[in-house]
Amino acid sequence: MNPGAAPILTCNAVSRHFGSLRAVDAVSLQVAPGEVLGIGGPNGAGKTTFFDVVTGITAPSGGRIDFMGRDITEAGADEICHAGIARTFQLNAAFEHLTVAENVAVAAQFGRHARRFPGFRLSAASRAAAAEALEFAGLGPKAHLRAGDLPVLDRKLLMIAGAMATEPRMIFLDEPVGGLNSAEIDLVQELVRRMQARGITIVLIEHVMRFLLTLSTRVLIMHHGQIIFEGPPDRVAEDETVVETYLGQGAARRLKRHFAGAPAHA
Ligand SMILES: Nc1ncnc2c1ncn2[C@@H]1O[C@H](COP(=O)(O)OP(=O)(O)OP(=O)(O)O)[C@@H](O)[C@H]1O
Repeated sequence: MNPGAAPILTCNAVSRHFGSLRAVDAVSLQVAPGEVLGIGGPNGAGKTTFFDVVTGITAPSGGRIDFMGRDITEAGADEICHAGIARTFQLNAAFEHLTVAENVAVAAQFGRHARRFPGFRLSAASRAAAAEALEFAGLGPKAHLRAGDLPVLDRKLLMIAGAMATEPRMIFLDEPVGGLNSAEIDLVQELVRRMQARGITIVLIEHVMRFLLTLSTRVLIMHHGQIIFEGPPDRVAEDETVVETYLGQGAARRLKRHFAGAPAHA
């Protein structure tokens, strides 16, 4: 990462209101190219809604979003994907009746470029991108299985493969290890490191603090739609507001031990 580089993403006073609820309340932040920005915070803090606004799933109520120097505030999800932002979802998002390979091929074909003749024929470039993404996520041997029949880990990997098939510059991962066991978490952690090594800028939401704090180069904690903490991972458990509103004393103690060199299991 080059800390002096122009931001790849800039959000300026971005809001999303649902009636009187300010799910995202004037969030301003910049993401530098190559960063892994981790976002934590209690349930209902507005993390997923923030992802939804940036990735064009839902329109912002206010504010402005720039990606690689382009204003994407009003852009739709397809345009934002074509511009180079991919994402995964907290809950399974796949065509249940298609195979793993078919799901990733759809992502490669429709996620990379706007199509003049949608569905006309899978291009050689899309086939290559899909094959590479399957290989990246380690799903090659499961390519023929139906998405709906996959266990939890493979469903998460399928979303990652689909996102990678769009050949993104930036990827948003929404709870990529929620519901996974320790070995599975390590596997996804390794994948995220490989994404970062490819120069992809990463923003991830996660409640599993070991994962969040190990991977992130910078951490944001949200609460009631606002950023209540921003700083390096080893400072999160030191912040009194974060401990009170989110971590609790027990988790904070474990995390402090972790950063002092002992295992955390938080
Ligand atoms: N479509 C919607 N209509 C109305 N309220 C919504 C909608 N989507 C989200 N909300 C509300 O906005 C708030 C923020 O929700 P959001 O899912 O963004 O939180 P979160 O931080 O991602 O939580 P979690 O960690 O549980 O996933 C919550 O109060 C939620 O109920």
